Amino acid sequence: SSELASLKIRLRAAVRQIPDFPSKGILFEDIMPIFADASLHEALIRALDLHVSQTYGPDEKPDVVVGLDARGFLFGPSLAMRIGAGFAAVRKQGKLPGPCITAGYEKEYGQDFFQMQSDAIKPGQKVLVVDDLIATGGSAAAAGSLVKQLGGTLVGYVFILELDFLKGRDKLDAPVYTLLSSQ
Ligand SMILES: O=P(O)(O)OC[C@H]1O[C@H](OP(=O)(O)OP(=O)(O)O)[C@H](O)[C@@H]1O
Ligand SMILES: Nc1ncnc2[nH]cnc12
Ligand SMILES: [Mg+2]
Repeated sequence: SSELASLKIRLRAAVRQIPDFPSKGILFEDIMPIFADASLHEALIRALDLHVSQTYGPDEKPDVVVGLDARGFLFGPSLAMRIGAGFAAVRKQGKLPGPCITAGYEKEYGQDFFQMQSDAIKPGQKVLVVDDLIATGGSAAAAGSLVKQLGGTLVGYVFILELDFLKGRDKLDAPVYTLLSSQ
């Protein structure tokens, strides 16, 4: 829609690119300016809400939005509330109380672990996974595996940005939507 197109232009202009952070050769996509401005923050949630309503019919609407620790927590809960879904957290290991399930994933140096609480998703619930950015896809693939371990139906992934050259989406087995074009 033309509304979505103009929201995207405003949001793209707000993302800052920082060379050589956190290490030399990395061009870091900084999304924090979006949240510094209430009207851009609203534009982000509106744009993602439009994507969800244009993509999922009344019977396919996500029941749960799953956000990834930490930057997926910046907008996952507000998107969930906007679309009338619950929110569940994927956290780095050791942060969640009670029974949890765990999935390992590859990072630039070595492995890390993600967890979800075992009751965060009920079997058969439709789940949308959200994060700020997909790079290698390792984080998102681990989150998807946790959702499936809990019996959730993965209906898609949503990112603000994608590092296309890393082909992270090839690691994911549900439809992938990226709001803004990027590196
Ligand atoms: O596709 P990948 O190669 O897995 O990389 C993408 C992930 O990397 C960043 O998170 P990071 O864990 O660096 O930090 P955060 O806690 O600030 O979200 C980013 O927010 C994504 O979650
Ligand atoms: N280039 C990048 N910018 C921001 N977050 C990232 N996570 C992994 N690569 C990134
Ligand atoms: Mg992250």
